[in-house]
Amino acid sequence: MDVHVTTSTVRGTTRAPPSKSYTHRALLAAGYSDGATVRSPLVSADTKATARAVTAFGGAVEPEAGAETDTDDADALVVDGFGGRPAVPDDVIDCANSGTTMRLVTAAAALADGTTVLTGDGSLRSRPQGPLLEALADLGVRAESTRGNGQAPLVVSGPLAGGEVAIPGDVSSQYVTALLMAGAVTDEGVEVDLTTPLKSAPYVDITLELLADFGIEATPVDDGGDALDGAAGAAGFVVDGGQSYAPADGSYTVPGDFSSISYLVAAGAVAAEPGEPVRIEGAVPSAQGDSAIVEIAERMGAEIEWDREVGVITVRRSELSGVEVDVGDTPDLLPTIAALGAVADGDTTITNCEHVRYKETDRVSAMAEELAKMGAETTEEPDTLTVHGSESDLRGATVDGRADHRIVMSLAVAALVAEGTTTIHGGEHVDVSFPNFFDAMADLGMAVERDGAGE
Ligand SMILES: O=C(O)C1=C[C@@H](OP(=O)(O)O)[C@@H](O)[C@H](O)C1
Ligand SMILES: C=C(OP(=O)(O)O)C(=O)O
Repeated sequence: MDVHVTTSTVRGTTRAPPSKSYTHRALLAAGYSDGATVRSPLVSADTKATARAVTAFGGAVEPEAGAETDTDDADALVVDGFGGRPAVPDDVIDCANSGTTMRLVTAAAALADGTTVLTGDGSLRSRPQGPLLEALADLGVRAESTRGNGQAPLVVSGPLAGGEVAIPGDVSSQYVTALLMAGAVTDEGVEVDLTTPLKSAPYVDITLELLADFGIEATPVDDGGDALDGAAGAAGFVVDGGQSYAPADGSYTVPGDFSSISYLVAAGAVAAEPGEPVRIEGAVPSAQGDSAIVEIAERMGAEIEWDREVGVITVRRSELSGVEVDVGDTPDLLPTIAALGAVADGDTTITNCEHVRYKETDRVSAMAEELAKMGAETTEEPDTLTVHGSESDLRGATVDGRADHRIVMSLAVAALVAEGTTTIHGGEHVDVSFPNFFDAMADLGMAVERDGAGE
């Protein structure tokens, strides 16, 4: 679907969608339990893939009785769990476009007493799974890539008993999340030793927070084996086996998504109607590293307030200046920051971003090349992206969203201030994390037209 965005201003109140990361984990944790209700879930293409996997393992995911009957718009999902022992699936598990699903479900599949096959779309079949496969193989499980290239399709045959394993921390934190979530229901528990420092560490903090809410204890440790408060700087992680997943009152409520909030913040910072704010509800603090978007926008000069008690962010438009941002902890913010940098004065330098190349697409190249089509000057190095805001004169162009939700949404933000109309290919991919993104933006005032049946 092509989306056409014409220069426009935004104002008014909108609500953040629920967190994709928490929803994935909550659905799978509920699957590991004897059953639990997940309230305010994100219902999107990616989280539906995790729900499918829970079902394939012998669980069930249904909208709460009396609530919406359509899982596309559920207030709560009732998960019937498989009680820590996934059944061998009847069919291949299709993880679609979702890296989180593939990594978390690969480790879950290792618990089953039999063989599971996992696949995904073309993007997911090109992303790295090798370190997780090797870790599971080291733990005694058959875990292979059918093409022998460390990429899906994957074949996993359990059962996994647990043990100690080494894994790199700089490819994907999702490997650690996967091993901890599965490790809690093994017989022996799992100890994960990092061979390289952990990137995307806040995502492991999200995991630890959610595990605690489901009654599971997992601990980050330093190189002496002493417990740490969080995942940052950890040398490894320990989770005892034989634990049972069970949230305190039988249910778990998903907080708002700060990666999604980043587009709303950026839209307000570059295109709010003079004197008028954009208000974002549902911005309650959690372990999400991507809440750093508030501090980053502020550093760039945005007029922004975050009432953490009420969970509301208010942002007004102001002149922005380039800044340097290390995205080691916050890879998903790179496209948003690049779009902000294209509007700001001076250089915006995004460092520590090599791992952002392993996402739905190589997002470093994608933003460098697509913003350039809109008139931005960009310099791409292996681990750094610089957007030369002062040299950039944004104008409408035809750009490719690279079948990547975050590229589409970030280009749409830049299009708000580009002169004329920007056509973005692949607008439908927002359904991965923020299905009503263009409706929400249109409500705020974005001039947007969508091609294609039913859109
Ligand atoms: O665990 C998660 O929910 C995620 C972890 C991050 O991936 P990496 O750990 O692969 O960097 C992030 O980019 C992804 O969008 C979601
Ligand atoms: C990289 C992302 O997700 P995943 O790894 O689950 O595909 C994302 O949402 O930006």
